[in-house]
Amino acid sequence: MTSNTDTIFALSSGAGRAGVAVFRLSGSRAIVIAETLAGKAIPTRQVVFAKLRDPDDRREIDSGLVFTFEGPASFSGEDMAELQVHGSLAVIDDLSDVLIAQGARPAEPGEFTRRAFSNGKLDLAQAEALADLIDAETIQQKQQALGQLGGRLSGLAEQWRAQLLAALAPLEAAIDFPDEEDIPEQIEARSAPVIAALIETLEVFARGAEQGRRLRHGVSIVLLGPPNAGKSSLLNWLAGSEAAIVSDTPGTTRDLIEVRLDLGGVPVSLVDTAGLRELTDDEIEQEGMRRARDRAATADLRVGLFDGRDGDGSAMLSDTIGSDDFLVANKADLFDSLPKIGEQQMFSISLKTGAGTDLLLEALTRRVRELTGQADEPRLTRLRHVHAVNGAIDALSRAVTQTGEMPELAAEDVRMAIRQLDQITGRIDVEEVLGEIFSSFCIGK
Ligand SMILES: Nc1nc2c(ncn2[C@@H]2O[C@H](COP(=O)(O)OP(=O)(O)OP(=O)(O)O)[C@@H](O)[C@H]2O)c(=O)[nH]1
Ligand SMILES: [K+]
Ligand SMILES: [Mg+2]
Repeated sequence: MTSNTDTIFALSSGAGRAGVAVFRLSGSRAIVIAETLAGKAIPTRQVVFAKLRDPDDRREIDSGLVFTFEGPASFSGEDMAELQVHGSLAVIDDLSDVLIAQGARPAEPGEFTRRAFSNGKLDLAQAEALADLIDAETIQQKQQALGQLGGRLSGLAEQWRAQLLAALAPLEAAIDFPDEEDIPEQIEARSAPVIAALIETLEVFARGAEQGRRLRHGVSIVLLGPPNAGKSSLLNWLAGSEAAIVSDTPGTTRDLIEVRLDLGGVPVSLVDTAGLRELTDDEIEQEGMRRARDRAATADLRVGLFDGRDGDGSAMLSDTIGSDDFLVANKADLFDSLPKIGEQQMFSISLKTGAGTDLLLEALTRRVRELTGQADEPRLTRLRHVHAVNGAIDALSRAVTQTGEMPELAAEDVRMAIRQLDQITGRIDVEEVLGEIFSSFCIGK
């Protein structure tokens, strides 16, 4: 068990050779250690260039920049120091050894942020956002994380909390003064509408959470269609690389082939699948088709691709491709007019000549943005938030039916809803989720 008063350090700039390596220290000895190595006092929040020496034998470790931050005005809320040195493996090893010899210990994943949380520098939703920001691969993900880090979700949770406290006051008055005649009416007039309105708001946010979560994880798109439709060709074109084998042999692709794309700032996982056909004795191909259908069933979007000359090919997609999905006729270089298929919006492309591909890409990008919504709006981004909000909705739905007759029960349910919502910011004891959240951080944050 490690104590919170330990002085911790980490190579925050990440492992490996680089121009500059950034070490951070946090804890009661952070500044003392930095100043000992630098051989001089470092005023707080200033940067000083210094030769860093091993205090035991005065040997030079490296030269670099030293910063200090006196707590609580620091990221973690504790005394902190930062050492920027040359980013070679030898310097990193040498400095790490000296820091350990001086009594600092290597930080665990997320330990700086966990200390910041404990010291009230950021709440739990903001700590999660910091992890998301570090993991962000695309612009939209980054925007969502930055907003949440800036307090967008926390502000919302606090606003809901304030509304519930206001709704609680008349209920508590009814409990404290049960004999006052006009109190039940006051409650009906003052508490019930606030609670009912908040339930509606929370329901909107719970529904919208899917978009925020999708943006964090990435939108999943599955390519489906008969053999030789050009699915692997389409995957390769979208990925800009030869990720999948293309050939004129039907049944070329058997395994699921997944690539990561950035469509309009949204991360996308695009999956190529085995061609679907009715008749085959090949067990491997059958297994491939089963995997294709399974993955398609759980994807956010399906793109059905068929050879535009093949009317049956499109017909066989009708049970897997829904009205929100894409239907694409390929090989437009080989046909003049398309078979007419239902009301489905259809794209016509040629992966050979490139005709129609830009339109398809534009439409896909638009759809992916729809599926992930407004990254700059406050919203729920994790299942943890959704559970909290759903718990609050349940409690408030009970409360709203009891406000008049049983104010005690209603008040208890409102308090329960507040406790549920408090989990979002970590205002209430959430010890069991802390370990999980912070351990997903990288070392040095
Ligand atoms: N003329 C023409 N040929 C194409 C076009 N797109 C793909 N092809 C060819 O069609 C054949 C099949 O392409 P693939 O991408 O392997 O098709 P697939 O749907 O992945 O096939 P399976 O993996 O076997 O299901 C290859 O020979 C491609 O070069 C196109 O737009 N026009
Ligand atoms: K093929
Ligand atoms: Mg293929």
